[in-house]
Amino acid sequence: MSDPRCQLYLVTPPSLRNPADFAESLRAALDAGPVAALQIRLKPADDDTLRRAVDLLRPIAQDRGVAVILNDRPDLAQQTGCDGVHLGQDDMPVAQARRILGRGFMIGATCHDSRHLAMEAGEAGADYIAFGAFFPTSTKATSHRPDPEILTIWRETMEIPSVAIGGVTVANAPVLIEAGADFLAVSAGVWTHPEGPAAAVEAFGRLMST
Ligand SMILES: Cc1ncc(COP(=O)(O)OP(=O)(O)O)c(N)n1
Ligand SMILES: Cc1ncsc1CCOP(=O)(O)O
Repeated sequence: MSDPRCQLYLVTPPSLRNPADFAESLRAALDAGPVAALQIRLKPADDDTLRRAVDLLRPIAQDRGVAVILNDRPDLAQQTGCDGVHLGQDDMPVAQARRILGRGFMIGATCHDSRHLAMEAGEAGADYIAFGAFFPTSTKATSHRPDPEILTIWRETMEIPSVAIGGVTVANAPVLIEAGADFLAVSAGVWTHPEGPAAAVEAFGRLMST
């Protein structure tokens, strides 16, 4: 496959009513087109629930070459064989996580609409920074709404890849791709797509390869 200018980063729904059914949807989605990463983001979930979810979903993703990122929990991410962790501004600081996890572990950081936060995260050792929420979403209560231009400025001035998140759908993704996002992080836009997750991943794949 030619090097796509932007890649798909899937985020699980915030809770899994039926984990076995979700695992089936995940297989179908990952087999439908290129996906770079899967973030396991389950809120709220106790440690046992998180561990069971990682044990179920991680091999499905990793067997297909998809990196598995656990949200919020560097400790569990490392213990359960994930490839990385995503940290928010209220989670463990990136520099501390980097010291604990070492260089081989992927760390992503929420930076809302702030290039200042993104530069700080980069200096602290983040592998990617995430801007959002670009569009309204019911997946998470959000209070920041960056202009897509932040992705253009970031790409032109910084080397760390950017992830664009928040209400991203097949319909509104082109503006973020055009603006220069390296990854689009998508939850509802895939899992609740009217034609199903596999059709959504196929459609994102078409957008990202043209
Ligand atoms: C890729 C990506 N970007 C942003 C977030 C949001 O993380 P955070 O601010 O920690 O909020 P919660 O996800 O914990 O509600 C994310 N998870 N992933
Ligand atoms: C976790 C998160 N952080 C900012 S918006 C958001 C929700 C992403 O889910 P969706 O793609 O359904 O808007």
